[in-house]
Amino acid sequence: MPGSSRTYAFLGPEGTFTEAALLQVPDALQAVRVPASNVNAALDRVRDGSADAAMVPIENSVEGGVTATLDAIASGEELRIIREVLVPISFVLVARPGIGLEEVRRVSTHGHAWAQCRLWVDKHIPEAEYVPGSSTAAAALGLLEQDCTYDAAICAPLVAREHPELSVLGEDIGDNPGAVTRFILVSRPGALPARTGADKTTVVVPLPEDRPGALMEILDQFASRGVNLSRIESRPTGQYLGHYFFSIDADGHAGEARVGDALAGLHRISPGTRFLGSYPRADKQVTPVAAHTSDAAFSAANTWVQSILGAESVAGESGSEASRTA
Ligand SMILES: O=C(O)C(=O)C[C@]1(C(=O)O)C=C[C@@H](O)C=C1
Repeated sequence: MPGSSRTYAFLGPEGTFTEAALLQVPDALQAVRVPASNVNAALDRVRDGSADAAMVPIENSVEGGVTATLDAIASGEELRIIREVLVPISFVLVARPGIGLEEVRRVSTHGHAWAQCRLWVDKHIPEAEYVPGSSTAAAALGLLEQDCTYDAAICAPLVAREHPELSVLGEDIGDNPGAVTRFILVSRPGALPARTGADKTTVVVPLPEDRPGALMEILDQFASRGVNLSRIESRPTGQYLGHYFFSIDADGHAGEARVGDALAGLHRISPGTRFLGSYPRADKQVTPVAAHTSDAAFSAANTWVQSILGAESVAGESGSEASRTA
Protein backbone atom coordinates (compact mmCIF):
# COMPACT_ATOMS: atom_id res chain seq x y z
CA MET A 1 0.00 0.00 0.00
CA PRO A 2 1.64 3.31 -0.99
CA GLY A 3 2.64 5.51 1.92
CA SER A 4 2.35 2.70 4.47
CA SER A 5 5.72 1.06 4.04
CA ARG A 6 8.08 0.82 7.00
CA THR A 7 11.51 2.40 7.23
CA TYR A 8 14.44 0.20 8.22
CA ALA A 9 17.90 1.53 9.04
CA PHE A 10 20.88 -0.82 8.69
CA LEU A 11 24.67 -0.81 8.91
CA GLY A 12 25.45 0.12 5.33
CA PRO A 13 26.20 0.83 2.61
CA GLU A 14 24.47 -1.61 0.26
CA GLY A 15 26.29 -4.93 0.12
CA THR A 16 27.03 -5.36 3.85
CA PHE A 17 26.21 -8.61 5.58
CA THR A 18 23.81 -6.50 7.65
CA GLU A 19 21.87 -5.62 4.51
CA ALA A 20 21.72 -9.34 3.67
CA ALA A 21 20.26 -9.90 7.15
CA LEU A 22 17.69 -7.13 6.66
CA LEU A 23 16.57 -8.61 3.35
CA GLN A 24 15.51 -11.74 5.27
CA VAL A 25 12.81 -9.67 7.03
CA PRO A 26 9.55 -10.44 5.17
CA ASP A 27 8.52 -6.85 4.32
CA ALA A 28 12.06 -5.44 3.88
CA LEU A 29 12.00 -5.59 0.08
CA GLN A 30 9.01 -3.23 -0.07
CA ALA A 31 10.29 -1.08 2.83
CA VAL A 32 12.37 2.08 2.73
CA ARG A 33 15.91 0.93 3.58
CA VAL A 34 18.24 3.57 4.99
CA PRO A 35 21.97 2.75 5.20
CA ALA A 36 23.80 4.13 8.25
CA SER A 37 27.56 4.51 8.56
CA ASN A 38 27.78 2.82 11.95
CA VAL A 39 25.72 0.93 14.52
CA ASN A 40 25.05 3.98 16.69
CA ALA A 41 23.81 6.00 13.72
CA ALA A 42 21.42 3.17 12.77
CA LEU A 43 20.05 2.95 16.34
CA ASP A 44 19.78 6.75 16.63
CA ARG A 45 17.39 6.68 13.68
CA VAL A 46 15.12 4.38 15.67
CA ARG A 47 15.41 6.49 18.81
CA ASP A 48 14.62 9.74 16.96
CA GLY A 49 11.70 8.15 15.09
CA SER A 50 13.13 8.51 11.58
CA ALA A 51 13.19 4.70 11.24
CA ASP A 52 10.75 2.10 12.55
CA ALA A 53 13.52 -0.40 13.24
CA ALA A 54 17.23 -1.00 12.63
CA MET A 55 19.17 -4.14 11.70
CA VAL A 56 22.57 -4.39 13.41
CA PRO A 57 25.10 -7.20 14.01
CA ILE A 58 25.33 -8.53 17.57
CA GLU A 59 27.35 -11.76 17.59
CA ASN A 60 29.70 -13.72 15.36
CA SER A 61 30.36 -17.44 15.77
CA VAL A 62 34.12 -16.89 15.44
CA GLU A 63 34.76 -13.44 16.88
CA GLY A 64 32.05 -13.26 19.55
CA GLY A 65 30.00 -10.21 20.56
CA VAL A 66 29.85 -7.04 18.50
CA THR A 67 30.75 -4.63 21.26
CA ALA A 68 29.49 -1.51 19.44
CA THR A 69 25.99 -3.03 19.44
CA LEU A 70 26.12 -4.55 22.95
CA ASP A 71 27.11 -1.17 24.40
CA ALA A 72 24.71 0.93 22.30
CA ILE A 73 21.60 -1.03 23.34
CA ALA A 74 22.67 -1.33 26.99
CA SER A 75 22.31 2.39 27.71
CA GLY A 76 20.51 5.46 26.42
CA GLU A 77 16.83 5.53 25.51
CA GLU A 78 15.40 2.01 25.80
CA LEU A 79 15.11 -0.16 22.70
CA ARG A 80 13.66 -3.61 22.07
CA ILE A 81 14.92 -6.52 20.00
CA ILE A 82 11.98 -7.84 17.96
CA ARG A 83 13.67 -10.38 15.68
CA GLU A 84 16.98 -12.16 15.15
CA VAL A 85 18.48 -13.23 11.82
CA LEU A 86 21.43 -15.55 11.09
CA VAL A 87 23.65 -15.02 8.04
CA PRO A 88 26.37 -17.47 6.93
CA ILE A 89 29.56 -15.51 6.36
CA SER A 90 32.06 -15.96 3.54
CA PHE A 91 34.68 -13.43 2.49
CA VAL A 92 36.59 -12.45 -0.65
CA LEU A 93 39.64 -10.21 -1.05
CA VAL A 94 39.10 -7.58 -3.73
CA ALA A 95 41.59 -5.07 -5.09
CA ARG A 96 41.81 -2.00 -7.24
CA PRO A 97 42.17 -2.97 -10.88
CA GLY A 98 45.73 -3.84 -11.88
CA ILE A 99 46.91 -4.77 -8.40
CA GLY A 100 48.19 -8.32 -7.82
CA LEU A 101 48.27 -10.19 -4.50
CA GLU A 102 52.02 -9.62 -4.14
CA GLU A 103 51.47 -5.84 -4.37
CA VAL A 104 48.87 -5.65 -1.59
CA ARG A 105 50.31 -3.61 1.30
CA ARG A 106 47.23 -2.08 2.96
CA VAL A 107 43.88 -3.85 3.41
CA SER A 108 40.66 -2.33 4.70
CA THR A 109 37.54 -4.01 6.10
CA HIS A 110 35.32 -4.13 9.18
CA GLY A 111 37.20 -5.17 12.34
CA HIS A 112 35.13 -8.33 12.72
CA ALA A 113 35.85 -9.39 9.14
CA TRP A 114 39.60 -8.80 9.60
CA ALA A 115 39.55 -10.95 12.73
CA GLN A 116 37.83 -13.78 10.83
CA CYS A 117 40.48 -13.89 8.07
CA ARG A 118 43.65 -13.84 10.21
CA LEU A 119 45.05 -17.19 9.07
CA TRP A 120 44.52 -16.46 5.37
CA VAL A 121 46.08 -13.02 5.69
CA ASP A 122 49.09 -14.39 7.64
CA LYS A 123 49.64 -17.01 4.97
CA HIS A 124 49.07 -14.99 1.78
CA ILE A 125 49.78 -11.34 2.63
CA PRO A 126 51.72 -11.47 5.93
CA GLU A 127 53.11 -7.95 5.52
CA ALA A 128 49.69 -6.37 4.96
CA GLU A 129 48.72 -3.49 7.22
CA TYR A 130 45.10 -3.27 8.44
CA VAL A 131 43.11 -0.11 7.71
CA PRO A 132 39.89 -0.08 9.81
CA GLY A 133 36.69 0.27 7.77
CA SER A 134 33.16 1.10 8.95
CA SER A 135 31.85 -2.02 7.15
CA THR A 136 33.03 -4.62 4.63
CA ALA A 137 31.07 -2.98 1.79
CA ALA A 138 32.27 0.54 2.65
CA ALA A 139 35.86 -0.74 2.50
CA ALA A 140 35.30 -2.38 -0.91
CA LEU A 141 33.54 0.65 -2.41
CA GLY A 142 36.33 2.89 -1.10
CA LEU A 143 38.65 1.17 -3.58
CA LEU A 144 36.72 2.83 -6.40
CA GLU A 145 37.50 6.32 -5.05
CA GLN A 146 40.30 8.31 -6.70
CA ASP A 147 42.10 9.08 -3.45
CA CYS A 148 41.84 5.61 -1.86
CA THR A 149 44.75 5.01 0.52
CA TYR A 150 44.65 1.20 0.58
CA ASP A 151 45.08 -1.50 -2.08
CA ALA A 152 42.52 -4.16 -1.20
CA ALA A 153 39.43 -4.88 0.88
CA ILE A 154 37.76 -7.90 2.48
CA CYS A 155 34.03 -8.03 1.73
CA ALA A 156 31.07 -10.26 0.83
CA PRO A 157 31.19 -12.11 -2.52
CA LEU A 158 28.02 -10.21 -3.54
CA VAL A 159 29.87 -6.88 -3.55
CA ALA A 160 32.54 -8.34 -5.87
CA ARG A 161 29.81 -9.65 -8.19
CA GLU A 162 28.04 -6.29 -8.30
CA HIS A 163 31.28 -4.41 -9.00
CA PRO A 164 33.14 -6.32 -11.73
CA GLU A 165 35.60 -3.43 -11.91
CA LEU A 166 37.10 -4.81 -8.66
CA SER A 167 39.39 -7.81 -9.13
CA VAL A 168 38.99 -10.80 -6.83
CA LEU A 169 42.38 -11.87 -5.40
CA GLY A 170 41.11 -14.48 -2.95
CA GLU A 171 37.86 -16.41 -2.46
CA ASP A 172 36.49 -18.04 0.66
CA ILE A 173 39.27 -16.50 2.72
CA GLY A 174 37.53 -16.82 6.11
CA ASP A 175 39.40 -19.00 8.62
CA ASN A 176 36.25 -20.86 9.58
CA PRO A 177 34.07 -22.09 6.70
CA GLY A 178 31.04 -22.45 9.00
CA ALA A 179 31.11 -18.86 10.29
CA VAL A 180 27.73 -17.31 11.04
CA THR A 181 26.85 -13.80 12.21
CA ARG A 182 23.74 -13.10 14.23
CA PHE A 183 21.87 -9.85 13.63
CA ILE A 184 19.06 -8.22 15.58
CA LEU A 185 16.18 -6.07 14.44
CA VAL A 186 15.70 -3.33 17.04
CA SER A 187 12.66 -1.07 17.49
CA ARG A 188 11.27 1.32 20.09
CA PRO A 189 9.49 -0.39 23.03
CA GLY A 190 6.02 -1.67 22.11
CA ALA A 191 4.00 -4.86 22.30
CA LEU A 192 6.25 -7.91 22.65
CA PRO A 193 6.37 -10.38 19.76
CA ALA A 194 4.04 -13.29 20.57
CA ARG A 195 5.31 -16.43 22.32
CA THR A 196 6.23 -19.17 19.87
CA GLY A 197 7.79 -21.80 22.17
CA ALA A 198 11.11 -21.15 20.39
CA ASP A 199 12.04 -17.72 21.78
CA LYS A 200 14.95 -15.82 23.24
CA THR A 201 15.04 -13.10 25.88
CA THR A 202 17.86 -10.56 26.12
CA VAL A 203 18.68 -8.59 29.27
CA VAL A 204 21.40 -6.31 30.53
CA VAL A 205 22.23 -6.73 34.22
CA PRO A 206 24.55 -4.27 35.98
CA LEU A 207 26.75 -6.23 38.40
CA PRO A 208 25.90 -5.10 41.96
CA GLU A 209 29.08 -3.85 43.56
CA ASP A 210 30.76 -4.86 46.79
CA ARG A 211 28.59 -7.94 47.01
CA PRO A 212 30.44 -11.26 47.04
CA GLY A 213 28.70 -13.91 44.95
CA ALA A 214 26.58 -11.41 42.97
CA LEU A 215 27.33 -13.12 39.64
CA MET A 216 26.37 -16.48 41.11
CA GLU A 217 23.11 -14.99 42.41
CA ILE A 218 22.37 -13.61 38.93
CA LEU A 219 23.05 -16.97 37.26
CA ASP A 220 21.01 -18.76 39.89
CA GLN A 221 17.90 -16.77 38.91
CA PHE A 222 18.01 -18.63 35.60
CA ALA A 223 19.37 -21.99 36.78
CA SER A 224 16.85 -22.50 39.58
CA ARG A 225 13.98 -21.90 37.13
CA GLY A 226 15.34 -24.18 34.41
CA VAL A 227 16.14 -21.30 32.03
CA ASN A 228 19.08 -22.02 29.72
CA LEU A 229 21.50 -19.23 28.75
CA SER A 230 22.86 -19.08 25.19
CA ARG A 231 25.15 -16.05 25.64
CA ILE A 232 26.63 -14.14 28.56
CA GLU A 233 29.20 -11.41 28.20
CA SER A 234 30.60 -8.86 30.57
CA ARG A 235 31.17 -5.32 29.32
CA PRO A 236 32.58 -2.31 31.13
CA THR A 237 29.92 0.36 31.74
CA GLY A 238 32.55 2.96 30.86
CA GLN A 239 31.85 4.88 34.08
CA TYR A 240 34.99 3.81 35.99
CA LEU A 241 37.45 0.93 36.17
CA GLY A 242 35.89 -2.27 37.49
CA HIS A 243 32.23 -1.31 36.82
CA TYR A 244 30.64 -3.97 34.61
CA PHE A 245 27.31 -5.11 33.23
CA PHE A 246 26.35 -8.52 31.90
CA SER A 247 24.64 -8.89 28.55
CA ILE A 248 22.63 -12.12 28.62
CA ASP A 249 20.54 -14.15 26.15
CA ALA A 250 18.23 -16.70 27.74
CA ASP A 251 16.08 -19.37 26.07
CA GLY A 252 12.41 -18.52 26.53
CA HIS A 253 9.91 -15.64 26.45
CA ALA A 254 9.18 -13.10 29.21
CA GLY A 255 5.55 -14.25 29.02
CA GLU A 256 6.56 -17.69 30.32
CA ALA A 257 6.23 -17.92 34.10
CA ARG A 258 9.74 -19.34 34.63
CA VAL A 259 11.32 -16.53 32.56
CA GLY A 260 9.14 -13.79 34.07
CA ASP A 261 10.02 -15.08 37.54
CA ALA A 262 13.74 -15.08 36.68
CA LEU A 263 13.43 -11.47 35.43
CA ALA A 264 11.75 -10.47 38.69
CA GLY A 265 14.62 -12.12 40.59
CA LEU A 266 17.18 -10.20 38.52
CA HIS A 267 15.39 -6.95 39.27
CA ARG A 268 15.50 -7.67 42.99
CA ILE A 269 19.25 -8.35 42.85
CA SER A 270 20.08 -5.56 40.41
CA PRO A 271 17.30 -2.93 40.07
CA GLY A 272 19.06 -1.39 37.06
CA THR A 273 18.36 -4.55 35.02
CA ARG A 274 17.27 -3.63 31.51
CA PHE A 275 14.87 -5.82 29.50
CA LEU A 276 15.88 -5.79 25.83
CA GLY A 277 13.16 -8.01 24.44
CA SER A 278 11.67 -11.45 23.87
CA TYR A 279 11.62 -12.55 20.24
CA PRO A 280 11.48 -15.71 18.10
CA ARG A 281 14.70 -17.69 17.65
CA ALA A 282 16.02 -17.61 14.11
CA ASP A 283 16.69 -21.37 14.16
CA LYS A 284 13.11 -22.04 15.39
CA GLN A 285 14.48 -24.61 17.86
CA VAL A 286 11.77 -25.25 20.46
CA THR A 287 12.93 -24.74 24.06
CA PRO A 288 12.48 -27.87 26.18
CA VAL A 289 10.69 -27.04 29.44
CA ALA A 290 10.86 -29.41 32.41
CA ALA A 291 7.46 -30.19 33.97
CA HIS A 292 8.38 -28.55 37.29
CA THR A 293 9.24 -25.24 35.53
CA SER A 294 6.21 -25.14 33.22
CA ASP A 295 3.56 -22.40 33.43
CA ALA A 296 1.17 -24.99 34.89
CA ALA A 297 3.62 -25.85 37.68
CA PHE A 298 4.15 -22.15 38.52
CA SER A 299 0.41 -21.55 38.49
CA ALA A 300 -0.28 -24.55 40.75
CA ALA A 301 2.47 -23.39 43.13
CA ASN A 302 1.07 -19.85 43.24
CA THR A 303 -2.43 -21.15 43.88
CA TRP A 304 -1.04 -23.23 46.73
CA VAL A 305 0.74 -20.22 48.27
CA GLN A 306 -2.38 -18.09 47.86
CA SER A 307 -4.42 -20.75 49.63
CA ILE A 308 -2.00 -20.66 52.55
CA LEU A 309 -2.04 -16.86 52.62
CA GLY A 310 -5.81 -16.82 52.36
CA ALA A 311 -6.11 -18.89 55.51
CA GLU A 312 -3.35 -16.95 57.25
CA SER A 313 -4.73 -13.51 56.40
CA VAL A 314 -8.11 -14.41 57.84
CA ALA A 315 -6.28 -15.46 60.97
CA GLY A 316 -4.10 -12.33 60.92
CA GLU A 317 -7.06 -10.01 60.51
CA SER A 318 -9.09 -11.44 63.36
CA GLY A 319 -6.09 -12.56 65.43
CA SER A 320 -8.25 -15.31 66.95
CA GLU A 321 -7.21 -18.91 67.20
CA ALA A 322 -10.67 -20.00 66.10
CA SER A 323 -10.53 -18.19 62.78
CA ARG A 324 -7.07 -19.67 62.00
CA THR A 325 -8.46 -23.15 62.15
CA ALA A 326 -11.71 -22.27 60.43
O1 LIG B 1 30.66 -5.05 7.56
C1 LIG B 1 29.63 -5.71 7.31
O2 LIG B 1 29.35 -6.15 6.20
C2 LIG B 1 28.74 -6.01 8.42
O3 LIG B 1 27.58 -6.25 8.20
C3 LIG B 1 29.31 -6.05 9.83
C4 LIG B 1 29.86 -7.41 10.22
C5 LIG B 1 30.04 -7.48 11.79
O4 LIG B 1 29.84 -6.52 12.50
O5 LIG B 1 30.41 -8.58 12.27
C6 LIG B 1 28.89 -8.45 9.88
C7 LIG B 1 29.26 -9.69 9.51
C8 LIG B 1 30.66 -10.11 9.42
O6 LIG B 1 30.91 -10.88 10.58
C9 LIG B 1 31.59 -8.95 9.38
C10 LIG B 1 31.18 -7.68 9.63
